[in-house]
Amino acid sequence: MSITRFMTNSSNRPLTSTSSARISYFATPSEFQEPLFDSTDMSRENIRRHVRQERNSLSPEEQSQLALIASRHMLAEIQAQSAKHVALYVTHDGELATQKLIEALWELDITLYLPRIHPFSKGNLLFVRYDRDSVMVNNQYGISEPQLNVQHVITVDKLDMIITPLVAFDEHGNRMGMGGGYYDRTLAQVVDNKPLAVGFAHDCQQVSQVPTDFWDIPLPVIITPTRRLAI
Ligand SMILES: Nc1nc2c(c(=O)[nH]1)N(C=O)[C@@H](CNc1ccc(C(=O)N[C@@H](CCC(=O)O)C(=O)O)cc1)CN2
Ligand SMILES: Nc1ncnc2c1ncn2[C@@H]1O[C@H](COP(=O)(O)OP(=O)(O)OP(=O)(O)O)[C@@H](O)[C@H]1O
Repeated sequence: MSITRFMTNSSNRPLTSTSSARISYFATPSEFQEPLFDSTDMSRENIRRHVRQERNSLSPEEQSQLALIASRHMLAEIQAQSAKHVALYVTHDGELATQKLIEALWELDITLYLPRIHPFSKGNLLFVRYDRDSVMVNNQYGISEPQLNVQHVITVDKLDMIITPLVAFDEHGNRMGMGGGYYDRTLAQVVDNKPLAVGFAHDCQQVSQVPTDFWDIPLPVIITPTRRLAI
């Protein structure tokens, strides 16, 4: 494995150095975290509960600062991929916040989509265009989603990138979500990284090992406030 480190200066602008990458570090040394807690032998449910508690214990100031740093890295990723149709999520339950990223992407005329729980097909998502004037409604989990308009639905194969929420991840790109299997079913439709699935998460969501099942599809890229992990 080779590593590229992106060190940041005091204004958090990434300064690139060194070689070819599987993991890129964005942080100043003081910001490096112990990346893992040892999840070996923990059940999926215990890992989920533990990580959800961890990310919810960040203060609002920490949340917004980390989201700003991570959004800069995600923006760079979107631009590097020349992605024009991007699905992301509206922050829920202590997830790495996307609001600033959303504003920046609208400014750049990148077309955004949000997941919507499918009205009939259980466990599946629809991706619906999200504009400044979209009419929003809460789903059964209290997450805001655009009102269904069939003309605004995009099929997964037409997306360039899916920024994927997650609860826990490991260094192999394995992810665990909120438990509905919604993104597992979505990622099952990806062919040759089209669309590119990019996880977006706090560093404290990394665990030593996510227990996997046959339906779990690893993420090729995960971006945190301090790292870009490429599998
Ligand atoms: N921001 C965001 N949007 C998303 C997801 C996500 O993980 N994050 N999803 C990713 O799949 C889908 C929604 N999946 C979800 C599944 C469970 C819960 C949840 O809060 N479950 C409660 C129990 C709720 C109940 O039983 O009614 C819980 O676990 O406490 C939330 C979202 C689509 N939208
Ligand atoms: N591709 C798939 N096809 C059919 N069923 C699936 C598929 N992926 C997952 N499931 C079902 O969904 C259930 C929940 O899966 P899991 O606990 O891995 O969800 P999750 O990754 O935590 O949630 P999410 O993907 O919504 O963030 C599993 O019990 C499994 O039966």
